Amino acid sequence: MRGPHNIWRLIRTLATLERTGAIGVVLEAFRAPPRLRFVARILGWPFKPLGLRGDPALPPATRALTALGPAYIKFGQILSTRPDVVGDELSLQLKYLQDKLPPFPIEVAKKMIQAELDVPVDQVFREFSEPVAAASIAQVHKAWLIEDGREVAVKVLRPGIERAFRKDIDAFYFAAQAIEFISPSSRRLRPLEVIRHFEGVVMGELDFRLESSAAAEFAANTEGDAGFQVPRPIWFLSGRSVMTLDWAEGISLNDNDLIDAAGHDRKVLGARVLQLFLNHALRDGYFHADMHQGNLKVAANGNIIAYDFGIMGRIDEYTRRVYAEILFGFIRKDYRRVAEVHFEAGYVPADRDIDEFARALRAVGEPIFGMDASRISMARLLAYLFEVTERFGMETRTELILLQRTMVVVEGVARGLDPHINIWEVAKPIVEGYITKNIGPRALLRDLGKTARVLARFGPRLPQLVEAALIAQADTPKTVQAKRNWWPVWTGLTGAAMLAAGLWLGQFL
Ligand SMILES: Nc1ncnc2c1ncn2[C@@H]1O[C@H](COP(=O)(O)OP(=O)(O)OP(=O)(O)O)[C@@H](O)[C@H]1O
Repeated sequence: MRGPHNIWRLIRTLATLERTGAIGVVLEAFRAPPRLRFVARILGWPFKPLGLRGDPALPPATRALTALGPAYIKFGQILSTRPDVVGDELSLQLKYLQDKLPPFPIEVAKKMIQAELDVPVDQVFREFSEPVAAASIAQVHKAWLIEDGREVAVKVLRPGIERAFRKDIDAFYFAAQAIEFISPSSRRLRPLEVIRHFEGVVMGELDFRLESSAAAEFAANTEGDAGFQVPRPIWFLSGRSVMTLDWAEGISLNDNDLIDAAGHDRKVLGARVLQLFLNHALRDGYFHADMHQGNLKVAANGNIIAYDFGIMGRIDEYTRRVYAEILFGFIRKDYRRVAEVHFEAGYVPADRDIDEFARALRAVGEPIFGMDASRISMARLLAYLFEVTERFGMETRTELILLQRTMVVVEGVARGLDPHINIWEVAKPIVEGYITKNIGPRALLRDLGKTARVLARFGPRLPQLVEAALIAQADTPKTVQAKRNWWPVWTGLTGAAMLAAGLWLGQFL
């Protein structure tokens, strides 16, 4: 990891930041300590007279990262979703990050495909187009299968990208270590951890098998969603560096004029984008976490199509239920209940004052609900909520931050389509529908039914299990034994009671 090449890379980066005018924004965003600012400016300064680099139309941070190359662009994209780390100003500048890069030649793409699939391109594809899109990691071609004439999209990884990323990531680690060395107080920014997070996300994106399986899982989950479509991967033509999907054509969701001209109702589309996202997050616990306009299109039949499954979010069932109750509490402005749910779930330590917490939650909810209906934002509500819960001792959870960040983006897409959308009204039926299905008497019955089925599997073995537990404890020292005496008896009795209750209740399901 160490070595002169990394020192040189670090200096080159600082020089580019200096020449693009981004250095100030970056140091400010990370609230860099004075010593670090000093060293960074000294190292980059000699390059300043070389003049401005990059496209002057772009904001400085965007300009800098675009000039530095793919790994930096990706790093910027990921950081743009973490204003909790980089602050709002830099996060906003990074949003403009364009990753449209020059395509690589079609012949290179064909060679990569042959190497990956072990079959010449002409033997599987009847036609193979010039690239239709080129981004930082891959480019996409349109093709037709010889087998059945089907139209497909073939996504091919940029050649050598893995090695290039590896080198840049090594340099990032080096920089993170250097930062910690120069200024120990910068450890609170956890630079090494940020790089590790980045490495995990990016290395995952460089393996298309992961993206293919994400696409397949997402497509299966959303099969019944009206007005939504996910291109399915074609496994026998996909691998680590190549991904083949059903072709899905549409108008990009950022082109309102074209959408209008095609006769689509933008109000309907806006509401649908939001409801789809909420359903994926709540119902499936698996959501597209990069739902910006560039990754969404509307098909001729009005279906919304999603692309690019490199970043997906997952939320377990328990957390989903807790958050549905929290949102529901907010909907009814029952702040005391919202506070209780946090305590019941063990999210907020039990020694905190529940009334004070409820008052803090009221201060989160009231200003938001007091707004003009068309300005209410669930994303903002969640952001404020996380601030308060953190103050009350709840640990930050990355999957919830990802959810909140995606919600910001999804609300932006929905508002872009329908500037007057009432986010809360559109979201309400989805949250309420989930609550009725998953919390309350019917859900309790279903859960008990499930428990009973699990326990029933142990039914015939229950006597042996109890006996084994009793024998095992014969070897245990006396003091521990006293404590454990109740355990097998309790397990057996509870198990039997739940089994009976579950079986009885199960008949009503
Ligand atoms: N199945 C498909 N059918 C038709 N077009 C597709 C398909 N998949 C991708 N494309 C086109 O290629 C573009 C880029 O695809 P995708 O977003 O998956 O690539 P990417 O390299 O991850 O890009 P980025 O990182 O910029 O989002 C899409 O916006 C879309 O226009």
